[in-house]
Amino acid sequence: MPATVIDGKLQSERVAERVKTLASELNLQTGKKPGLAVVLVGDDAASQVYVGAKTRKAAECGFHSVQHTLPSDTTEDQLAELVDQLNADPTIHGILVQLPLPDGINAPRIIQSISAEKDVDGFHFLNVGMVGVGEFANAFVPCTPAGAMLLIEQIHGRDLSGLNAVVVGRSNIVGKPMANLLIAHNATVTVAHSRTKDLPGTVRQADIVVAAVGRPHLVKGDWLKPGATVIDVGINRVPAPDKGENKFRLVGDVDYAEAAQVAGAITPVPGGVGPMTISLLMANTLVSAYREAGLPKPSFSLDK
Ligand SMILES: NC(=O)C1=CN([C@@H]2O[C@H](COP(=O)(O)OP(=O)(O)OC[C@H]3O[C@@H](n4cnc5c(N)ncnc54)[C@H](OP(=O)(O)O)[C@@H]3O)[C@@H](O)[C@H]2O)C=CC1
Ligand SMILES: Nc1nc(=O)c2c([nH]1)NC[C@@H]1CN(c3ccc(C(=O)N[C@@H](CCC(=O)O)C(=O)O)cc3)C=[N+]21
Repeated sequence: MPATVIDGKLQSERVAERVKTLASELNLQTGKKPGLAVVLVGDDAASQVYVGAKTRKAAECGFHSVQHTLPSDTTEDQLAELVDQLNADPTIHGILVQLPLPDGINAPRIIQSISAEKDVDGFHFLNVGMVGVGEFANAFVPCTPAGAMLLIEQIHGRDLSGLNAVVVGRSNIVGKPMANLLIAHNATVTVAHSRTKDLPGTVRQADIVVAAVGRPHLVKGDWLKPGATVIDVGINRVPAPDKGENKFRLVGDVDYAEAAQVAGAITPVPGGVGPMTISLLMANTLVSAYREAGLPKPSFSLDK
């Protein structure tokens, strides 16, 4: 039986609807709007698309939404100054500095200079540490793993006791926080990466596979345990000559056509984890605004 397709676009719209409702309640109670500042440095084409999507979604959710677009020759000090200004701006509850930053800018320094209370990406060491020790009450969880968890929840519920999860990729922004969230939900977790000896054999143990590698179609159908849940985080642009000269299409890290014949459930690319990332960014910004207003933290579980 072909796999259930996990509709990330639909689920992301559900999250965004809830954000919108809660933003209007905040506005009624306090007269304030959640404020998101998105900072883009340089003219990377893919980054422009993502940043535009984030700024638009924030406006759709009824947020105060500002985008700062700086030229590629911006200095590190100029960028740090903008971050300081946003840290001090009471109308801003979330700051996102789009990565990658141009060469010559020390990205870790800039990211760590964002106030932890406004770090809606969840990249500040304070948030990373809270997620690492399972202290979620005041942590911003990185948007991509948080969105992936909500999709997993649609299939398995919130308690993953007894299930084996394999995360392929160990980056600080996806793989590692993903592993921490799966552990917090009681899964038995293996993290694989480029130095893993038997990747197909490792993936075959998994009831839940999360692929966050950046290699188009790396994970094959015959690597999967039949019935496994497959979460494809990868976003890869590959040439699509059938669409015309110099045309591209987006594909994931999983060979979707093969995997869909073996998996129990699978996320597509596009339309899977990507849209969830953007909605979870809105959710984090909303939570930040609620916190600043002294209101109880809203939750974002996707009950069916
Ligand atoms: N959907 C979304 O919202 C988002 C999607 N992405 C996408 O997710 C993917 C991963 O992103 P990110 O984590 O930032 O990437 P990184 O490049 O930071 O990390 C990639 C990881 O994959 C591992 N890896 C690379 N090649 C192999 C291989 N052949 N076999 C096994 N492991 C391998 C690397 O191992 P090692 O550590 O040993 O080098 C590394 O741990 C990308 O396609 C990116 O575009 C990213 C962020 C958000
Ligand atoms: N500070 C920072 N925070 C990030 O969260 C961050 C970042 N930098 N740099 C780049 C990555 C990548 N990322 C994506 C978000 C949404 C989609 C997304 O919506 N994808 C759509 C397709 C979009 C398209 O058509 O290109 C989909 O998968 O359906 C993809 C990728 C966030 N990132």
